[in-house]
Amino acid sequence: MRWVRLLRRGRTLDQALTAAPGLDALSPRDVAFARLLLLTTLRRLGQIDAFLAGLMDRPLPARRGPVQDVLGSAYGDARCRAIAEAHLKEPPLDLSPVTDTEDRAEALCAALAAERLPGGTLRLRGAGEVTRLAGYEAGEWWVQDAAAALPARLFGPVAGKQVLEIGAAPGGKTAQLAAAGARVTAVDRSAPRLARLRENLARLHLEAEIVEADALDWHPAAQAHLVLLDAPCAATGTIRRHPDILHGRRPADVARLAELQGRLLARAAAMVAPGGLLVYASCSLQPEECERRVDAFLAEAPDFARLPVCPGELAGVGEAITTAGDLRTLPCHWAKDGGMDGFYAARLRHLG
Ligand SMILES: C[S@@+](CC[C@H](N)C(=O)[O-])C[C@H]1O[C@@H](n2cnc3c(N)ncnc32)[C@H](O)[C@@H]1O
Repeated sequence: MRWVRLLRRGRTLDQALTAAPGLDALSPRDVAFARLLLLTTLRRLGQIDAFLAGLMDRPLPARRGPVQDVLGSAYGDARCRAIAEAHLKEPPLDLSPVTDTEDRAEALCAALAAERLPGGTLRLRGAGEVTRLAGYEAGEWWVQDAAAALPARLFGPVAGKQVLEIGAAPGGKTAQLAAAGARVTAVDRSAPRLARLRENLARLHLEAEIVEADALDWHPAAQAHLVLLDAPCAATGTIRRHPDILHGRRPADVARLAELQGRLLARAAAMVAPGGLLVYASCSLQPEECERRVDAFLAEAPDFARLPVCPGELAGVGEAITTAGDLRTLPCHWAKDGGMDGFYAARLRHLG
């Protein structure tokens, strides 16, 4: 299959679609249909292969993705099966509202026919074209999975506080922090992704200081008390939204990203003022990019320690707090209610 070959050469589905000849001649409705068809095929490729294999005299060549292999060693059979089942379901659309007033959030929830989740996320099923939904033009919400909204909450109330976010584009967490009243400095090295961040903030009527820089050699004017590193990662926690990841990622990608995350974590730590907090976040399911990354950092940084997340600190996700006090959501959490992306976050304190 041509699409899978493209993905295996390291392209994402979005990149492959952008390069697809003739796609721009289609109506937005037809493009959306083509996209849905591809997403569903990628999500169900294992089952399609199994079905075809049953009709053939000779077995198909093995197409088991390396990411699947890596997950099976990391989580054990039962949990891996639950994650795989969650990956087969089309995920709901999650929105984060800009407003923090109860009345407006309720009104928005009603206008969108959404369900309001613990933490305030608005969840819609079968939502259709995002830009046509109530409140889009007025900038009343942005798209953000319920799990992606959790790491920034580990700072507690941020109104009036300065937050430095490393790896900020396209701006989901920048918007969340700015909407909560923080003064955000949003750093990212990707100009195209920062252009999307600017567009998103403009639509939402939110502001942030935006810095286009490689965090590995960028130095802030002063250390910050709150630093969020939303690390570039293999994104295996978002497979249910981006099933192309299953077919495009290689173990070598995880190793390369883990090495980069280690360097970014050390740089981000140097930006934290004594007594301040550093939240390390990743939308990967791979331990190498998550708890092992943080453990390796702490082993070499005696001036930092985990500030464990307490059960009950984040509404509705008690099952996602590890014994070490990190946040570890899985696609199979909230399974009956539409699931959530796999996200990891650790909260670290600079001991001063
Ligand atoms: C997980 S994404 C960030 C998602 C974003 N925080 C959000 O909530 O919408 C990671 C980001 O890190 C950026 N990045 C990767 N390496 C970087 C570096 N060395 N310096 C700064 N940004 C980097 C990528 O361009 C990417 O936008």
